[in-house]
Amino acid sequence: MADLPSTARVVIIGGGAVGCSTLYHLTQRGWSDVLLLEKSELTAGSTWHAAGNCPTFSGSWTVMQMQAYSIDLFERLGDEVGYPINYHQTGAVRLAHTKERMREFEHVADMAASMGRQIDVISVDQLKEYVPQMEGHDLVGGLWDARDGDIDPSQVTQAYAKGARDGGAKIIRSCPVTDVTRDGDEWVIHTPQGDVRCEFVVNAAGYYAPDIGNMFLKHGGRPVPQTVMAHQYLVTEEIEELKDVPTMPMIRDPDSSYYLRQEKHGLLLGPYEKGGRIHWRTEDDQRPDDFSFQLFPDDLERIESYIEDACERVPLLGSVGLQRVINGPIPYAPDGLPLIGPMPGVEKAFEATAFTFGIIQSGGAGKMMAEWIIDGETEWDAWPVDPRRYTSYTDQDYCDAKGKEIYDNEYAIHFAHYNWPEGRNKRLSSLHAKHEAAGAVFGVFGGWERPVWFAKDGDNTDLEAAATYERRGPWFDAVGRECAIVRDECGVIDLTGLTRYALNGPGAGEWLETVSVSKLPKVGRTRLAYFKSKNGKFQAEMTITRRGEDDFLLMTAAVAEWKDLEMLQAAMPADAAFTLTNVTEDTTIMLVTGPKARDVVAASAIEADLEKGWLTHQTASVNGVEFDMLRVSFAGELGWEMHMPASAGPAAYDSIIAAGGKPVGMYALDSMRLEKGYMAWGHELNADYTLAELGVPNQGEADKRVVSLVMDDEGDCDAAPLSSVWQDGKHVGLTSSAGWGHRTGKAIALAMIDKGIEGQVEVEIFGTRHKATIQPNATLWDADNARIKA
Ligand SMILES: NCCCC(=O)O
Repeated sequence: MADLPSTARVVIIGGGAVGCSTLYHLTQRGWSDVLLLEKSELTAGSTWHAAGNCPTFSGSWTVMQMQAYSIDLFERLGDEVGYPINYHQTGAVRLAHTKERMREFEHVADMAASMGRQIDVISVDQLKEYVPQMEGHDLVGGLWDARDGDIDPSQVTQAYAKGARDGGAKIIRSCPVTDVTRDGDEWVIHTPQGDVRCEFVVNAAGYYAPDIGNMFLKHGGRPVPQTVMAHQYLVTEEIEELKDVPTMPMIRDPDSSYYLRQEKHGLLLGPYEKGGRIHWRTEDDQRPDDFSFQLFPDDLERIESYIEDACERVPLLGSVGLQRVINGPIPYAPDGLPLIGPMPGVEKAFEATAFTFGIIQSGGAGKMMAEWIIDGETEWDAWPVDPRRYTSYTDQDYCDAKGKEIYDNEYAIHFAHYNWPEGRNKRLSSLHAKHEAAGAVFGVFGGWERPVWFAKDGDNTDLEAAATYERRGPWFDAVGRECAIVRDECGVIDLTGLTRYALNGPGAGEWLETVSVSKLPKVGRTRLAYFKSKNGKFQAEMTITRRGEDDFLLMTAAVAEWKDLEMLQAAMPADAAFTLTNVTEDTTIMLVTGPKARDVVAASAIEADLEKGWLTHQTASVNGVEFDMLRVSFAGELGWEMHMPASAGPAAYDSIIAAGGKPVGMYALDSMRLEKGYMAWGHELNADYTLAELGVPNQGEADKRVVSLVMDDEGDCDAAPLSSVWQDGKHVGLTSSAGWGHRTGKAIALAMIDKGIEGQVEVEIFGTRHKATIQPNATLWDADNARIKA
């Protein structure tokens, strides 16, 4: 066995596919002083028993990039490192039972095309041609991915390991990590074989990642947000009819919730069953000390109905007996996407864990991890998989509830207006009970419950009614009513949970000026400011309010709470005389907006100077309690954002409602911000774009720009984010958000469009190109801001 080195630049903990890929990618970037520690053998844990399927398909642009990259890599990896890998590109079909499923396929195929990949939407007849073994009479259509297939999980892991070793990396097996301590600028990784000092450490320990994560609690870390689900697949005996014929392409039936593929001359069936089983959470189900190459007992009863369904689909499946059942542990993050990136709260420590599709994501994940470590940023927008997307509300109950929810719904369509029911009520505004009484339907924003619309008697609030891509879902008329309130009267929108940081003390302003690319506001004023990465990419947008010369309130999106805080903290000088504090909790934030807002606030319990102009700050008061009040409105109407201690919120709210304010939800706010052309976090504002592309002043020339589109051909559905935009048959851009503008009566989309493109374009919405016109001015409502300045 190799000797444990006493130092390494990077130590990776965990020798599964992702850990080994990270090691390989570091060596590919020229970092050879890198070490991987595996407590057992390579592939132990979840890698060795993975089904090894290789889809490109994903609803996430970033994840699709990762998976497509892995496919490119798998095609060459074996030859490149001289380690044969059993990789079969059999092609794969997905089956659609419904119109909405076909729309999902159309959209993902369009996303793939925009990425330069090909996935084809196909008819039932074509499905039958690709998979003659399959019954298809009940289907609506399907999808074909020629590059999908399967790979041997152990071999690909060994191939990464060989490539890494050839590049100078070291791998030490049977070497569990027992603790992690800090000595000056170094991490000290403790093992029974001795200590290793390193600069960077990566937790890639799969379902052991929480154990490793707990070793970082004393260094400012938090428990790793994941749970362990049992996933079963079964492999049949050999089937005569599969011999001497081309390999059957993989079948995924997302509506029936399983995958089915050929494995040698048998079939392999993997259902994601409702009632999925969480493991290692109860007294009578404790994780054994060593589960490295073990499985859970078979539990076929749980998946019986799925087996029957699959046997009807492919009768050959029922023609032979079972050869083996694999029931193994798979770690799940609450949204089913992996955790790849900086470990929250801990410097120079990273996470690459909670992979539910770990084999196909391993290539892309290794590349991203290497980039995080070496470059401090990634080529692809890393936010969808950033560990910091889960903040303080993410306790184990939440992880279990959400992990099970996502497992039970592994192939579900993620509709924009469908607010998933598990893991709710983690963070509540002081106004929550009042919203409930007023008929609120809630959505979640960084763990905070906020009303998205208010239902009246007769409105359909059934969750399943929101499972649609159609524009005119049950919320539509209510959103129209609420936009009319803001247009004509005074709406009250609960924005509690907007992230707030207090920055104050000598030198705060001077420092902030160096960190942001934007000019700071003068004292008593507020303005937007942008932050960029080393490569000029979007990093953050904050509303900065200057309460005093060196006294700032910084605000960012609810979900960005930890990420943006760490960005600022990382830039702070060690000897700073100023402080930066997260003051998000215990604050209630209301946007009171509409042409009657001044009269309403004047008649309420709020005491403030209502003549102060747009983009000003003042310290107002309510019932003797002082609070920050900003003259801003993301809805684009006269309005004030009020940030008050939570204890003062309910009485202030009651007085505003009594004075004529009316409750309005987030869907209405989103409709109105689209009409104003305001960019939103995670849509326009994402790290796939540079600040120059986002139109931030003084950031140089860009080849793209954000535009507002009005749909000349409205259709029944708004464009999903990342729908392609065309002109004269040429791909010219991608949408970032879309919706109905209730004040303007127009279907609107914001899109990132190639430079020089003007006039009429087409937007591909679920397979059909719809005419749209690029607007000369991104602001479609109150272009000169007369209303907001009123
Ligand atoms: N997590 C196993 C792969 C599932 C699928 O191929 O869809």
